Amino acid sequence: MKSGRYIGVMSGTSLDGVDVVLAAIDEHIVARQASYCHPMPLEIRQMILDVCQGQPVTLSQLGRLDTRLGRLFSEAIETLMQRESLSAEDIVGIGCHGQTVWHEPEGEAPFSMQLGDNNQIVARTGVTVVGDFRRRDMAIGGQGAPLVPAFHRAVLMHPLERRVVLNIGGIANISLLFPGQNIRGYDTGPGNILMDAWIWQQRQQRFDKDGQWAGQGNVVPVLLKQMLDDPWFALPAPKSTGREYFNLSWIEKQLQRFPGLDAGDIQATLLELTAMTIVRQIQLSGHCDRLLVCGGGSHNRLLMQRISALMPGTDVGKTDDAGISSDDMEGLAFAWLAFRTLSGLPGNLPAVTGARDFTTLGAIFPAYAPAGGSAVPGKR
Ligand SMILES: Nc1ncnc2c1ncn2[C@@H]1O[C@H](COP(=O)(O)OP(=O)(O)OP(=O)(O)O)[C@@H](O)[C@H]1O
Ligand SMILES: CC(=O)N[C@H]1[C@@H]2OC[C@@H](O2)[C@@H](O)[C@@H]1O[C@H](C)C(=O)O
Repeated sequence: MKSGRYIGVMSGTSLDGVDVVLAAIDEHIVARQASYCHPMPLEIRQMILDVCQGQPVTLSQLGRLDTRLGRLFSEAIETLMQRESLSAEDIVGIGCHGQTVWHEPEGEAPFSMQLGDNNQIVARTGVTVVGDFRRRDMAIGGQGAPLVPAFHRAVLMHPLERRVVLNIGGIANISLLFPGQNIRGYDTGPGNILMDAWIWQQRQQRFDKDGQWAGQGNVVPVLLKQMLDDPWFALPAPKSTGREYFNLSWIEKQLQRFPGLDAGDIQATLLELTAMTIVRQIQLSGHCDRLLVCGGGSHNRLLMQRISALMPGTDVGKTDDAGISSDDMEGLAFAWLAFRTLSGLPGNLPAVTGARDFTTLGAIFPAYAPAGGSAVPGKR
């Protein structure tokens, strides 16, 4: 086993920042030691938005973004390492998810594309990096997502309680942790992504803090019904999605039949849609004793209230209540997945992704470590 300290790096669909987490990991324990959220510069955020919603894109654009993101992730990692007074020798490996710019798990040639050149990270930090986590699972018939349910099982499974872990990032995904059953998990659709897109377009705010704007509006039932009828929601699992499907154009298409609606009422409707699509999917699987929520959406007070109200009989709270920081969950998961890969252990769950088998995940970018020398050229 490659036990020791790992760093996990996650930049998700919300494009709000790069989450970096330090954890001590062995076969039995994942102990979070520190974390840091590195700001996402507006220019890079725009470069991502310019390529990830179906626009025509040049290879030069993609290549430059790959390098810029590799540098950005390196800066984020270096900041955490400096804050914690860590050198390359203290870290066994870095698990870097990369920035998803396109996810197409179905069709004749399925793929998932994450950018952020891992060579940049090894060269800058001198630490072995594991990246490109999704495509091995896809190569054996899986969706390549979600990957966190395996981690949720490892750290949050309970012998008696029927638990569901819900991540509300840009996209929302659930892990069904039911004793005596195969773990299942899949994306339920929009997390914060539609609410973020709408408030950005209407008010130039990055997100609707605590759902305050949505709380001032009224849900529009006919619009809600039409949105709920989107065929994606009725697809059977395994399923995964992203910004290429749920985005501002999706909202604009929904609004075509309803011109002149109040913008605040639309935000209220998007929040209700998010809560309902999450809850409906959980309820499809029978009773849930405890819902543990993580991701940025767990801070949205109104969204949490709506989810709770739609699930009478379920104890709804954050994963923090069960010992895992809701803000660090995904970073921890990729640190843990790097540990699995470097230890030669599988990282996927076929019952979740639909892959034909278990497999180790990712590509390893090994640190240059000359005998008796430094892993970072130029450093002693
Ligand atoms: N106080 C708050 N009120 C409302 N929304 C919030 C609050 N705090 C965070 N958020 C939401 O959380 C989002 C960030 O969530 P998170 O960091 O989990 O996303 P991500 O990692 O990009 O997602 P993904 O799981 O899709 O990869 C913000 O864009 C915002 O919408
Ligand atoms: C393709 C991709 O990047 N998917 C993300 C996204 O963000 C949430 C949801 O959609 C989930 O499927 C996944 O991320 C987490 C980390 C996962 O793989 O479990």
